[in-house]
Amino acid sequence: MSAPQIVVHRDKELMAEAAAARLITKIVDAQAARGSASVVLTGGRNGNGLLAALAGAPARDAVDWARLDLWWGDERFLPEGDPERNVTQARAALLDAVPLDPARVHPMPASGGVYGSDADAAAAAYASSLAGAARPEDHGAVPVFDVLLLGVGPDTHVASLFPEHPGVRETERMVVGVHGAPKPPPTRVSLTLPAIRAAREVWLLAAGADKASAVTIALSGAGEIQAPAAGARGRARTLWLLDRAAASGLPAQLYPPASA
Ligand SMILES: O=C1O[C@H](COP(=O)(O)O)[C@@H](O)[C@H](O)[C@H]1O
Repeated sequence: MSAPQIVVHRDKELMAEAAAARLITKIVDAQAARGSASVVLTGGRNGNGLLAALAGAPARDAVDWARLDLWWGDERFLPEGDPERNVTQARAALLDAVPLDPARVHPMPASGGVYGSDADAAAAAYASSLAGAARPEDHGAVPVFDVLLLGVGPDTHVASLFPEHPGVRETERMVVGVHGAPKPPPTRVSLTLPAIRAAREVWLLAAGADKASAVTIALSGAGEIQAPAAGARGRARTLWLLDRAAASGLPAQLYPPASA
């Protein structure tokens, strides 16, 4: 697993624009190298901010949207179309505006319908979809995602893995149902740390003063059970994309002054 690298931007708008530009480059490079690209999306303010910046970036036309697989790191287990679902928000921010192949868009299941209120069954179904998409060369139960995006909550949660909760302790399953989450809604579906660590690159996004303590804790040697963000690492790269407010508790020697 890779060691964290930190990039600090002046504010959250610049952070979102820079992250969007970086993501476009990464998708284009992956499509050139492997024929297609795969990205895992996150919910939350910073994840949606990145998608909105991507929607507004002229360079978005460089992406071959039909050769992009989209997965989700977590979902609020709510009915299809609920405005609080991460996929609903991602569609509004970007997905409805670009020519994706619908067969390559893989939202996590909603509540109701086939799964009713059974988030564990929904998680197992998503794990099967991931396993089905893994190529032989991926050597695992999930594809080697090109980029996996994660928002960081003020309590250091990533995806729907909360401090000291059962989901963050999971070592076998790739996807779990989350019950009694401290942030509403209480029932969720989430990738686990083993699934997150299968990604080639993991990018953690945090902007705003309310994230400063979480960022400081996660980057100061905390354990992943107490601070799930500390356990989110990519195989080749772990990138923390911050704004100055979120980075305000970090010793400046942790990141290059040029990035501030
Ligand atoms: O509920 C969630 O929260 C986190 C963080 O969101 P933020 O608004 O504090 O940035 C998000 O990453 C996760 O996907 C989402 O379900």
